[in-house]
Amino acid sequence: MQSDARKTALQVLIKIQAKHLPLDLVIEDFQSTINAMDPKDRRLMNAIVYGVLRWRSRLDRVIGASSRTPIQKIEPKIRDILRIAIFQLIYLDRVPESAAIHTAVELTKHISTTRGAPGFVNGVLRNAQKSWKEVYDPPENEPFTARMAWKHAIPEWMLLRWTARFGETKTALLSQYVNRIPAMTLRVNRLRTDTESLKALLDDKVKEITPNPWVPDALDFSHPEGSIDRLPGFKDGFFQIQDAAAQLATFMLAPRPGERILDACAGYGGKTGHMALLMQNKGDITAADINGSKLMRLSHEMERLGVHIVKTRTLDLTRGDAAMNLGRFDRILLDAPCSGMGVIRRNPDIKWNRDEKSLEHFSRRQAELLDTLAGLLKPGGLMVYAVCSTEPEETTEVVNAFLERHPEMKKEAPGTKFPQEARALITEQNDFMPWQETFELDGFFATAFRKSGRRKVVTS
Ligand SMILES: C[S@@+](CC[C@H](N)C(=O)[O-])C[C@H]1O[C@@H](n2cnc3c(N)ncnc32)[C@H](O)[C@@H]1O
Repeated sequence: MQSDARKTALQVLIKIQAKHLPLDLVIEDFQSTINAMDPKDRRLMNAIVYGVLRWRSRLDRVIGASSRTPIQKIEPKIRDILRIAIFQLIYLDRVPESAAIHTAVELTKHISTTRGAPGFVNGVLRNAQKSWKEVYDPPENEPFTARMAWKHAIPEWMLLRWTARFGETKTALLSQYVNRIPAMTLRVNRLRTDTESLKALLDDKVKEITPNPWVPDALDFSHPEGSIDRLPGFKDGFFQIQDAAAQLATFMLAPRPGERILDACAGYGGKTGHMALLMQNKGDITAADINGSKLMRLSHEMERLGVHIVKTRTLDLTRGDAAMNLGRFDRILLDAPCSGMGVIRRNPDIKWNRDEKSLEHFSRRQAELLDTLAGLLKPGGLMVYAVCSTEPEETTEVVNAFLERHPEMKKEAPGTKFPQEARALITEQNDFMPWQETFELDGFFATAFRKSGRRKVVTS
């Protein structure tokens, strides 16, 4: 009998590769199976999926050295079985090597009709068991980019970009950071509770719960006991999970009680909940997204949080004609679709799902969205553009081209609501770019534009 953990991990990995889908969407498809697992199996499944995606090119190097069949010629499902087993051999001390190999062979019997496949898997894994150490680390004299690519399992094209921007020393540090399992950050829902009470409630259910150093009313923690939605206070809407960098984008918008706000590209509502909190649940938020099922989840999320000022609209915001029906807004947050190259530590699949062409695709879409939204902002209104990427095509270049096309928009420094602790993360150009200062936060970019006109919104 196969362990559910390995079987589900394999199904998730197969689906990511075969359908080119992002990890978070695929995990959602398997949510009911995952919820039914016992906590130990769930932890093992997570460790395998994230671990294989984090270290994929390194694991493939071991497969290449242990198999006579070139890796590209190995059936994709079998390649994933080999990756899962080698990941366990190298990283999971508590899994006996024999168990890792045995379960891989059993999984192969289960999913492959190719004759000889179980024997092939067994042979490759026996070789890998003996000799993985010979190929796992790069030689000292390997040139910088190739050495980082090998050691940290990062595509060379990404490393070349980072080296051009940050230099070799910082790129070496960043390469380590993107493979670290990040602590989680929660934002306290002050509509429902306060930071001290929530900390006391969670103290013995998570590890290392401490105030986040960059934003108020946020707590960092690790190792939750079970899944997040089973933590005390979750069902009562006492908190939302959100990295501090994402919280800072909403602080940049600084929505005020009573205003009319558009959360363009609202997704599941991570930032919508924060906006409502800053508005003390007074005013009017329109949460728009092209994906109606995300907005359904957003509505449930707002109910959980006790937020009642949000209405949702499913629409394609690159289509200016359709968007005009939304009316005009005091403030707009565009949390745009992007490469996600700043959040690889949470979504390691991004290492393998992107190329430089995808950056061009995203930057075109970002420009279209900005153009539509500029027309929906009231004169004197404020718009924040945010992406979880630091690549110039999606950040400074999009912004500079937008400013050229829209002389009515001017960049503006964050107002007084922006936390003091995080001011060091604002550049001279008034952009929020944490990676210029620290790799402890997600790689984010956010900037604010004020629209010219007499009906200036009161500055915060
Ligand atoms: C970065 S995610 C938003 C995350 C969300 N703001 C949060 O904090 O949880 C970008 C979102 O843009 C949406 N999107 C992509 N293209 C769009 C379009 N043309 N019009 C409207 N929404 C779009 C995607 O469905 C996705 O939910």
